[in-house]
Amino acid sequence: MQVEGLLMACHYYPPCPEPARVVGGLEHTDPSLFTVLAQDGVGGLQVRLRDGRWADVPPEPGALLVNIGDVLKVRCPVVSNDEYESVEHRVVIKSCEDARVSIALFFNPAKRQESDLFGPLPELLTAGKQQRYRAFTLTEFMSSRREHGHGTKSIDQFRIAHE
Ligand SMILES: O=C(O)CCC(=O)C(=O)O
Ligand SMILES: [Fe+2]
Repeated sequence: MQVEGLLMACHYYPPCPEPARVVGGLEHTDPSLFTVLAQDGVGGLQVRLRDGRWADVPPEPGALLVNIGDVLKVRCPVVSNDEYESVEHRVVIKSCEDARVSIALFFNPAKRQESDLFGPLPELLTAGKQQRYRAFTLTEFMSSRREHGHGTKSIDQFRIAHE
């Protein structure tokens, strides 16, 4: 389903007799502004910590998870000054018996013309805050993801090198 930038993805992860030998969902960051995720009680979602280790995100009944996506990280220098990140996440299979279901709602920019540029919002680039990313179009961003993968490397292509 896609409605002006809103995209819903429903995931079904079948149970597996040998969970340790399969991948549920490969590691990636979301290309959205932000994502709202509902997961059932089976578990399996993991996020990568700053030290590189993977940590479980245990399901909380009734809770929705909000993930910062790559576009918001770039757009708002307030939250991208290495304080908040578009976190890398993946799904591992936890159960031999239970299938897992999750629903992700991606809030994407609706504007996708070549004239629509996504860079740090000028009003948020306050004094002393360096611009970390150059502006890009969504076409550029998505082709960078195809070329460099769905991890953090694709957004790094737009990073401005500061001495
Ligand atoms: O199934 C999940 O919990 C995660 C799904 C996900 O990361 C995604 O759709 O981008
Ligand atoms: Fe994701």
